[in-house]
Amino acid sequence: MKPAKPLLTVDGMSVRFRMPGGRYVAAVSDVSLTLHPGECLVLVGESGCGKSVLASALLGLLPGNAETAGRALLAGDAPLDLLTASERTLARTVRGRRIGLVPQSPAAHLTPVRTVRSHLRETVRALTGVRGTALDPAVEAAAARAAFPTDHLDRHPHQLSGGLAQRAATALALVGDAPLLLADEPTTGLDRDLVERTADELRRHVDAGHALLMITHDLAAAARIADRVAVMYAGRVVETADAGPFFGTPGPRHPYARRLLDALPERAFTPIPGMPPELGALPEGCAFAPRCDRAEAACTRTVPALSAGVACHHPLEEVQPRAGAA
Ligand SMILES: Nc1ncnc2c1ncn2[C@@H]1O[C@H](COP(=O)(O)OP(=O)(O)OP(=O)(O)O)[C@@H](O)[C@H]1O
Repeated sequence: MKPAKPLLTVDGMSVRFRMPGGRYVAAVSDVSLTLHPGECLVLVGESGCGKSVLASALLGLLPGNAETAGRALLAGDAPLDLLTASERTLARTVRGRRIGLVPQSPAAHLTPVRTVRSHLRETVRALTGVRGTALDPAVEAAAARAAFPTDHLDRHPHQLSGGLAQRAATALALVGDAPLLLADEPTTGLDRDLVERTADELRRHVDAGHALLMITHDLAAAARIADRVAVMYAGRVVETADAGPFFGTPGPRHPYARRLLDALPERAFTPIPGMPPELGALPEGCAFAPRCDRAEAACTRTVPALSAGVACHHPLEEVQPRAGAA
């Protein structure tokens, strides 16, 4: 049974970038999501659809030319709107403590000249206040939480395999025992076996009560770990669904989400024709309409609202024959 109260409530969040000449790039448009403790929500979508911008907004790490609207409420003893909180509050009380970041390319996230032990000592000291003789046992306990082997603690990042670098980064993300974990493409560049192990390890932290927002374009990893899925297209969430029916039967209801699954090699392996639109020059109406074989006149006029989990004027209601299937 999931707790009634969400840990994170994103409500009508938009992020746009001011560009030279007064132009705007609408990277995230009117996104609403909820995430509960002990739940994994996976945000999927093609490259450039706004997933990482959404994550940066939640962490207060947007560049200076970004403008935000809406709210992103983080529940807890001191409820907070992440979009309006000061940099001081975010740095002192949120990043690492209330939101742990499992980064993209962990090897690049770690400082090359420092050992894993040195990274962990600094983070444990900063986030837990543990010092002196208690520090080494605390570092080893932190490593163990992410299944990082203690006999590798004195290695530098370049001496680690991709999987161990990922575990080191996860160990760092878990030090502050943050109730919300944010994993941005944690499986990028890993081979399939390692993708599965990383997904399974992250899942263990969810089962231990953390809320996990995972951002990925890897649908196989998403299917392995997600409780719920949110599909983004051109900055908008176009479908939210429970993972079981989404990846199984009846399948996605938004034509884009359906085609995204059909593009997988283990499914119909049929690529989606065309390209996503430029976020600085979005078409009127549904941004997927130019690529959609179900589009009609209304689709090119009005942006469909997210209603009953799908933002489409003509959602799929029934199990449809897969594109490309005989
Ligand atoms: N500082 C910025 N100024 C202007 N546009 C930006 C800025 N940062 C990101 N964007 C634009 O926002 C859009 C969304 O980018 P984002 O990185 O969130 O996509 P993504 O879905 O995470 O893709 P990927 O999987 O490739 O990381 C892109 O079109 C990008 O060009």
